[in-house]
Amino acid sequence: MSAAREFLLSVLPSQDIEKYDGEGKRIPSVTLTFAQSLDGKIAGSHGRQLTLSGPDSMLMTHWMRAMHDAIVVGIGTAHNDDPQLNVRLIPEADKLHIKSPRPVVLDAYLRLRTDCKLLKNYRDGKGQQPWVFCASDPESASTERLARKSALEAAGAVVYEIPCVSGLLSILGLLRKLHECDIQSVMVEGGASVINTFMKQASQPRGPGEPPVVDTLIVTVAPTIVGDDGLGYTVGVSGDKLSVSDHLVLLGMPTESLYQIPKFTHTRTAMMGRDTIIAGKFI
Ligand SMILES: NC(=O)C1=CN([C@@H]2O[C@H](COP(=O)(O)OP(=O)(O)OC[C@H]3O[C@@H](n4cnc5c(N)ncnc54)[C@H](OP(=O)(O)O)[C@@H]3O)[C@@H](O)[C@H]2O)C=CC1
Ligand SMILES: Nc1nc(O)c(N)c(N[C@@H]2O[C@H](COP(=O)(O)O)[C@@H](O)[C@H]2O)n1
Repeated sequence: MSAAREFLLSVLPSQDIEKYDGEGKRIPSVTLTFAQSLDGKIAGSHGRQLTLSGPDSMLMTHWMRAMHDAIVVGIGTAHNDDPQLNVRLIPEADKLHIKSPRPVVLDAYLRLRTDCKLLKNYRDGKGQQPWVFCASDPESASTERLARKSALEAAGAVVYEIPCVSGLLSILGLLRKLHECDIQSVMVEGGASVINTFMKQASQPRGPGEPPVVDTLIVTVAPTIVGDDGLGYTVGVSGDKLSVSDHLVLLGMPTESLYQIPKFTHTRTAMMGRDTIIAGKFI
């Protein structure tokens, strides 16, 4: 077995585990993953796409894609990188029984281009049919919006409408719908805003026995420095010893709805070529 595959099998959760959200609805397992430089950047200046991963860790990423039912990116990444999100690098001998994950784009206002590689690949038989998740808000019935939906569907996409929370698509709404559509495992690749949302979701206080929304975090750290004009990511929660919620407890205010620093525990670190892969789980 390849080193990358062995590593992933040791850090990803078993697919036999049934996962439920706080309201008892089934949701898929979630792996949040991305590549960053030593100075914490995921892209260059103005979001310019960078190849941070070396060949070995990139191969690991393709194995990871092969081990998930769906792969999620935000519309920022879809526009900026025009990614393919399919499995291409695995050697032919290992390719039997392997399929590319279902591409899923978070795109509240249906801005995805109809000539993007995801749709082209699907039409050419080189990837699964892309699913585009948009907002089910009152504006969704506008003529312009309906025209964009029809154009995307004609180009090969399936469009799903889900609710928004604070102006962004609801992550729980997304995960519930994905599970309804038989998706048991989701790999979230980015970009910066999507990483922020999933990190925040992983930090939300949960009821007893309720699993974290994000199960696994796998970060590739490349031995390179991008510089201050590169694009970094934020986790959306404070790491101060005395957190906002502590302050509110001191003030006697309710804190249930506040985010906490994600409770993260390290599982394994591996070198793949020149890159370091750090894996852990949210608890
Ligand atoms: N190094 C790496 O591993 C990776 C790097 N990247 C880099 O990341 C950059 C893109 O990041 P960014 O510009 O932040 O774009 P994202 O890919 O994170 O997309 C963000 C957009 O997605 C839409 N969206 C809908 N719902 C949500 C939600 N719940 N949470 C977050 N976003 C949501 C929003 O647009 P709307 O409101 O219109 O729907 C939002 O503006 C590129 O430079 C790319 O190269 C990307 C992936 C991996
Ligand atoms: N693992 C990893 N390493 C990097 O250096 C990267 N830049 C990325 N980016 C992600 O991969 C997408 C491109 O995928 P395709 O090669 O087009 O299939 C890109 O959009 C990011 O999501 N990942």
